[in-house]
Amino acid sequence: MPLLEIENLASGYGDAVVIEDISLAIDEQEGLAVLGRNGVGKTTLMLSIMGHAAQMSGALRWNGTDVSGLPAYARARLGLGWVPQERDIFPSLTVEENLLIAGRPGRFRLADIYGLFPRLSERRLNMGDKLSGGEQQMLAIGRTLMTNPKLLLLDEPFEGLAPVIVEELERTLQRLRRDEGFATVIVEQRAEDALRLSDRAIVLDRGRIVLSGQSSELLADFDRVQQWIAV
Ligand SMILES: Nc1ncnc2c1ncn2[C@@H]1O[C@H](COP(=O)(O)OP(=O)(O)OP(=O)(O)O)[C@@H](O)[C@H]1O
Repeated sequence: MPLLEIENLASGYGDAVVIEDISLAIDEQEGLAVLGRNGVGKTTLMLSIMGHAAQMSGALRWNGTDVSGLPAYARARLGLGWVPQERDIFPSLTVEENLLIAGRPGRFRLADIYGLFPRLSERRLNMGDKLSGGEQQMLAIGRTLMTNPKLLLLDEPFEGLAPVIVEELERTLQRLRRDEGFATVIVEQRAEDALRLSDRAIVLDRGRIVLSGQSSELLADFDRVQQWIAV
């Protein structure tokens, strides 16, 4: 049974339908990349999974149980971990307070996050608004890991970051999947990076899946991806 299964999902905001007829499944420990141009509905798909968008039809199952009716906090408690594009760090709390406030029992505790991101340990007494973009992203990921999720959903984690930081984050995300067994969904504009980090990928256009396959195959035939994502 897949960890997360989406069947014929339609969702959006108010009366506006953004996502139309999307079906997909994510297994435990699997990595999925969600690709597509600006505004095609990638973030809306993530928000629908997390319970922050309006679901008009279809089913959303977590370990076989339909969670369509559950509010966002209840989905988070089940093991859905969301790292938003805006990072949503509390500016007037320290790095450590930002991490501790999210903590829930499980494998990942403060020391584990500092082990994963030594830079956060060095900055642990810094206020949330006194961090570089890369440090903010590490904190956003670390804070979500403190909730001990089974599935990690990341919305454009590399946006605006220097290449050396992107490489560091990529290594960490790979470690989380290979060594810690997290399932991950990564929304990225940097399609090649996302394909390298995932097992499978879907490409969205106007709220629908227009291409899907194994990431290695899509990387080998990148022109097919490019035709949907080139601006
Ligand atoms: N809160 C909202 N209320 C109404 N419409 C919204 C809202 N958020 C997004 N939209 C609309 O939904 C559509 C899809 O947006 P979405 O952010 O999901 O796309 P995206 O593929 O993630 O793009 P980006 O790469 O720019 O984040 C767009 O037309 C957008 O204007």
